[in-house]
Amino acid sequence: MKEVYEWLTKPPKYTIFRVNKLKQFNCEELKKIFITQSKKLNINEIPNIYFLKPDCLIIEQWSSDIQFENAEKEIIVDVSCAAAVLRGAHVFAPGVMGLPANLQLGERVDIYADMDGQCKRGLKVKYNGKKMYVGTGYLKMLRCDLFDKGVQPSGIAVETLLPGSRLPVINETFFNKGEVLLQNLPSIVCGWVVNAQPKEYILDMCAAPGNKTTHLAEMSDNQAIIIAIDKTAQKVDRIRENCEKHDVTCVHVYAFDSTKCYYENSEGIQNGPPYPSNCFDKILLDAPCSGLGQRPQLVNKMTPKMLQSYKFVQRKLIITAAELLKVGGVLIYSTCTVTEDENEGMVAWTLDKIPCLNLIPAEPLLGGPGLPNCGLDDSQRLMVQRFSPIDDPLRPVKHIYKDTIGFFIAKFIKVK
Ligand SMILES: C[S@@+](CC[C@H](N)C(=O)[O-])C[C@H]1O[C@@H](n2cnc3c(N)ncnc32)[C@H](O)[C@@H]1O
Repeated sequence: MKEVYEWLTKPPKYTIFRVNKLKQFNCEELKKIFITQSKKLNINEIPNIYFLKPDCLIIEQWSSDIQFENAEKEIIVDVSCAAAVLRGAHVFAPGVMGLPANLQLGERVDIYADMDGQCKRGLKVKYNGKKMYVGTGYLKMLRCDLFDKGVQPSGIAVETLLPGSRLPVINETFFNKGEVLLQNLPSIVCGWVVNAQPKEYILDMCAAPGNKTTHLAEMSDNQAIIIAIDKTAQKVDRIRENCEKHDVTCVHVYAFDSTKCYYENSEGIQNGPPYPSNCFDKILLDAPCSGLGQRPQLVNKMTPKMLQSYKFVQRKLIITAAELLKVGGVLIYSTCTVTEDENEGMVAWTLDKIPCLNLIPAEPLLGGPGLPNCGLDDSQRLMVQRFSPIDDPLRPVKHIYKDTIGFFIAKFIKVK
């Protein structure tokens, strides 16, 4: 387990974009961006870029040869901002905790994470609490605009030049609208497991902000009939925005509690949820979970009580999914967490309590097998995918699928 904890505190070594096949994407433009950045970094090469599959673009780190002098001034940011910087983001104003009084616009600064959460917002002097270097950048916002306006500041406070992880600073704003999406590799694999096809009726039960929904729509050439549901109304607006951005029109979006999505006397798919039984060819249940697979996790505030709470809603969602699937239809269950309870434990519970669902291989099988001694035998462990750094002799895993966030995917078929 120590290996997993250490892995969780570090960012993955790759930046990954999902490429929208409904739009045009030109890799040469990306190379030009990196050539410009390489000049600023005083280095003659650019990061390796390659397609893992047509919809999955991998970008590696800058070479370890970059020589970098520390800046003299430092800025302190909260841990979630620091985690984003380590993955190649700029510092956004709400994340800034402290910076020296005399810093000028454009000055070079080293970015440090406030590891104990003890730095007071607006600190002017050097921070002496526990801190960790996460990158270097240029100041884009003055102290007075960050702390003295009486309102929550917004926008880029520090333009990151180089994160401590040496991942490139690249994001969707460098590209045309909807061309690419920054997405973790296992989330893309989850889309490949669903393998949405034209004319299929697909339910995405927990869809916001719609990152997987748009993938399913794109892979079906915008020709599946996708119902995307999320419980939270504001989040549902994000699904609509995302679909619009990606030129996706085959998605019907609803704010609804998916645990209540089954009602035998409802009229069918046309009128929105709830739905009667045997409606869907495929269901994606990307479940609400403890999220403990996120990387890097610099601190974690999850309590044991919170940790215990997720399995109950996950069970209710699986029971509902089993009703809504057509016989022969498939359920893809996924989480972005590492706990046994929410992953292998949930599969074992499903096989025990819901006899109409059988476990089948979640192909393409790119992540590792499920954990042993968690209720699954070896043949069942081999049917699921657990994204983790641990080598398991049951199934070797390529490095790129081990240096991801922690994630889990299982697939069931409805047999009666
Ligand atoms: C892991 S996130 C989904 C991420 C999404 N699939 C994507 O790839 O963009 C889980 C989502 O489940 C939603 N959720 C939680 N309980 C729900 C329920 N009972 N019914 C519908 N959605 C729910 C949350 O609001 C959250 O947006």
